[in-house]
This record gives sequence, C-alpha cells and structure tokens, in this order.
Amino acid sequence: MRAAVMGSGSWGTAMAAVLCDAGTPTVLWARRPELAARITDDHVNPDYLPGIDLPASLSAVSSARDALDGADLVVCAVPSQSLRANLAGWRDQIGPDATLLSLAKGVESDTLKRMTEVIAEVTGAGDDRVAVLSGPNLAREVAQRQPAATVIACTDEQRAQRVQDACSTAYFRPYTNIDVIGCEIGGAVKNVIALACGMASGAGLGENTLASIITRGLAETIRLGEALGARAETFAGLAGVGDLVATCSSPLSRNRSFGSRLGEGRSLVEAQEATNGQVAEGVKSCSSVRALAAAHDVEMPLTDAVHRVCHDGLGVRDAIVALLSRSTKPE
Ligand SMILES: NC(=O)C1=CN([C@@H]2O[C@H](COP(=O)(O)OP(=O)(O)OC[C@H]3O[C@@H](n4cnc5c(N)ncnc54)[C@H](O)[C@@H]3O)[C@@H](O)[C@H]2O)C=CC1
Ligand SMILES: O=C(CO)COP(=O)(O)O
Repeated sequence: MRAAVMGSGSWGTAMAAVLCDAGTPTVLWARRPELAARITDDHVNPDYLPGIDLPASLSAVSSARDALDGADLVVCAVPSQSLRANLAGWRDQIGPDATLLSLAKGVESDTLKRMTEVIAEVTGAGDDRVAVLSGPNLAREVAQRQPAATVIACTDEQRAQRVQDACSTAYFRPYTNIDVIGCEIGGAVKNVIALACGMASGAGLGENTLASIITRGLAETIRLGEALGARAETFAGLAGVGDLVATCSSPLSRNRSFGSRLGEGRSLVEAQEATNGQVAEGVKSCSSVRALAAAHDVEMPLTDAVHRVCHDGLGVRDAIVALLSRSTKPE
C-alpha cells in the first residue's frame, strides 16, 4: 500500500511518521513549499512538531497532484471546516479504489455532516471506501513514539484491516471497528467537552469538577451518538472515553488550553491569537454539534454551555451557575 497524507499540521505529520515506521511508503502534502522542503531535506516540521526528528524515509511535496499520484490510501489531515474545499481540488486525482481515511475531529458547520459524510459526498466514494481513525492520540506524544492505541472504523471491515496493517508499529496499535458514526461523534464531541474542562480549570476549579464534566460529557456524547445510529459500546472504547480522558486531562490538548484561556478571563479573540495557527476544532464544532443535537431532539447541556461561552458572550462563571441550577434528575 502507498499512502498520501494530505495536510502537514501536527497530526498529519505524526501519522505520516507512523505510516513510514510501519513500512508503508508515504508522501506528505504541505501547502507551503518551504515546509515541504524542511520535511524532505531536514526531517523536521518546526512549525507543528518542533524538536522532533521525523523518519528519514518521509518526504513531502507541495503539489497535491504529485502526492496523490498512485496513492492507495489517501489520509485526509486538514481541519474539518476546510476539508470540503480541499477535497474538491483533490477529487479528480484520487484513484477509483483508493481508501479515504479521515483524521479530522469535527462536524461541518453549514451542513452538520460528519467528515466521512463530507468525503463520500465530495468524492462520490461509497461508504465501504471511507474510513476514520480516532482515539487518544495527542500528536506530539505519538510523534515521540510513545505507546498509544487507536481505532480505525469502516463499514468494510477488511478495508479497515488493510489500513490497520499499514499503520501498526511497535508503539502504535490500531484496533478496527465498523461503527463509523460512533468513532466520529466521539472524536468531535470530546473536543467540546475538553473546552469545558479547560474553562473550569482556567477558572480555578479542581478535580471533582473536571471528573463531573468528563462523566456528564460522556453521557451527552452517548445520547447524541445513539440518536444518530452509533453503538453505545463504542463510547466505552478508545474513540470514546479513551480520547475524552486524554484530551480533557492533557495540557497538550489545544481544545483544553483554549478553554483554559477563556476560563482565565481572556476573550475569544485573545484565546484564538494564542493558538499559533493550530486548530481547536471544538470552538466551531460546539455550534454544529449543538445544532445536530437540536435536530435530533437530544439534550446536550455542556455543549450548549460551551457554545454560549464561545459565541454568545456568556461568562464562564455564569455558565457554571446555569448548569448547576438545572432541574434535578436521575443519573
Ligand atoms: N494534533 C493532534 O493531536 C490531533 C489532531 N487531530 C485532528 O486532526 C485534524 C488536523 O489537525 P492538526 O494536524 O492537529 O492541525 P494543526 O492544528 O497542527 O495545524 C493546522 C494545519 O491545518 C492547515 N490548514 C489550515 N487551514 C487550512 C486550509 N484551509 N486548507 C488546508 N490546510 C489548512 C495548516 O496549514 C496546518 O497544517 C483536526 O481535525 C484535529 O482535530 C486528531 C487527533 C490528534
Ligand atoms: O484529538 C486529539 C487527541 O486525541 C488532540 O486534541 P486537541 O485538538 O485538543 O489537541
């Protein structure tokens, strides 16, 4: 199998390194020629993974056509809200039986579609060719070759197994699953819950509050997932609670850090400026997840609170008061 990883932010670069370490010939696509040159010539990505040595076998190009030429596995590693526009430019160069693997964790703003739905719609690929990879995978730790597991979900289990083979290494252990919806909803909603954890932590609150947010965040994630046709068991796995715990607990998480800045009292603009060009997907997905939940009559109070803090000017302290003054109910 030959892989093209389309997007050289932190996760695209880290996954390209995993594929190389797994023995899969891999080309990384970077928008900027100067970044492609640094990756190919010096085996570093100083913008997104500073201080990390990339495999010598990894090369990068700035022409999408060159990257996609002959690729059996096309890894979509650009942020969620830009995936549709990027794919429209790539679609004619993607082979008729290539597997399309989504790394993005978000829900599209205007359409409320999951990333595999966007991929299938734009490329015309059947569901059996479209997969998602999701799990507790903070890019920097994976790029440092720290042990981690993940899930590759595809309705075609054999195709998921081929992707699993292409990215299994001594430190990276992918499991397969056929629950694409559950894996994607787990990945998208945990970013929103990580924002909530960051807000609480930035406001000086402790571990009881964080554990309560994580647990109730999981409950609302499962409610939405099941309403969309996901299996509840998926949320007990790596793409559910695994990713939720990693992201909500780690200072490496961009979503948690973003929320923490808001909790400290900084404005949305100030929090955005501090990201150094990195994406905190939950800031946009809190609104699309909230709208998706409303469309399916699912209650998601934490997601609603995060949306109101990010986009309606609600203060973090007021959001906490509003959450705790909701009517009591059984767990
Ligand atoms: N970084 C991580 O630890 C993980 C990230 N993800 C997901 O991977 C996806 C990609 O994020 P990262 O690699 O982390 O990105 P990043 O935040 O490290 O960097 C952003 C990347 O997106 C590119 N970009 C921005 N706008 C673009 C556009 N319109 N078209 C093409 N490229 C554009 C930038 O050039 C840069 O390469 C996100 O959905 C994220 O949630 C998933 C698992 C782990
Ligand atoms: O998805 C991630 C870890 O699995 C990365 O989370 P952040 O985007 O919040 O850094």
